[in-house]
Amino acid sequence: MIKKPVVIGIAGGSGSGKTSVTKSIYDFFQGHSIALIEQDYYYKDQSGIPYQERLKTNYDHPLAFDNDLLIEHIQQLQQRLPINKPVYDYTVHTRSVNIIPVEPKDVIILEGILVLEDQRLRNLMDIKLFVDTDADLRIIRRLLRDINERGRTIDSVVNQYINVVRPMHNQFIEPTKRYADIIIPEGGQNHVAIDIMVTKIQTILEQNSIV
Ligand SMILES: Nc1ncnc2c1ncn2[C@@H]1O[C@H](COP(=O)(O)OP(=O)(O)O)[C@@H](O)[C@H]1O
Ligand SMILES: Nc1ccn([C@@H]2O[C@H](COP(=O)(O)O)[C@@H](O)[C@H]2O)c(=O)n1
Repeated sequence: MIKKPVVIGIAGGSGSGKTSVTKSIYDFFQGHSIALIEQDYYYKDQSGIPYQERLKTNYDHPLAFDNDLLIEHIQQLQQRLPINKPVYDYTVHTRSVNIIPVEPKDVIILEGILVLEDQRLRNLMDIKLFVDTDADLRIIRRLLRDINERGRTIDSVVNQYINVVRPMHNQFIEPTKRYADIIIPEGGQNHVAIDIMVTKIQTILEQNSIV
């Protein structure tokens, strides 16, 4: 009999602290059996589109993601099959030519702004989290990160935020909070919430008797 892995979905707005929460959980289970799947890596491949056209894409709309491939990969991992995870390059707005081979694991974390938006993805999850951080903190964090790590200018971050990120957040991301089992305020520094999550994951692993 195949033992089912625990799938944890971590959603929340851009800059809310999803990656930080994910890293805390991931680090706790290092040495155990844990895999990380970033929804961002499943943005649709745009290598056939000129760079200037890629700048016009709405990266905060559900249709920007290749969720079919993402779902296929999660299902493969659940069946204990390996996958080749795509790699995304934010600086050129498309997938890199590289892939990351991922072996099946007991715990799978699926993290991204819209992982709770697609019912098919929600149905694959055992635990659903929403990282909830005020908009002013999210834009400040994003501004610093996008300039330092994603090759952006102040102007581009501000324009994208006002014209796309903010309205899409309100239309598509914020409403998915209602699907969450647990809402984590403020993200990565919320050690109490992270400890509770880790304990819950351990309990599920024991119930599945795969610890
Ligand atoms: N509690 C926090 N206080 C200050 N900065 C934070 C906090 N949590 C995350 N950050 C920083 O904010 C930026 C965005 O956080 P990140 O975890 O990448 O968010 P997300 O994955 O939701 O976009 C990162 O540079 C991160 O280091
Ligand atoms: N080419 C791209 C692709 C995505 N984005 C933005 O990334 C945000 C999601 O990533 P987080 O780590 O912040 O959750 C999303 O809001 C997109 O606007 C981008 O700017 N360029």
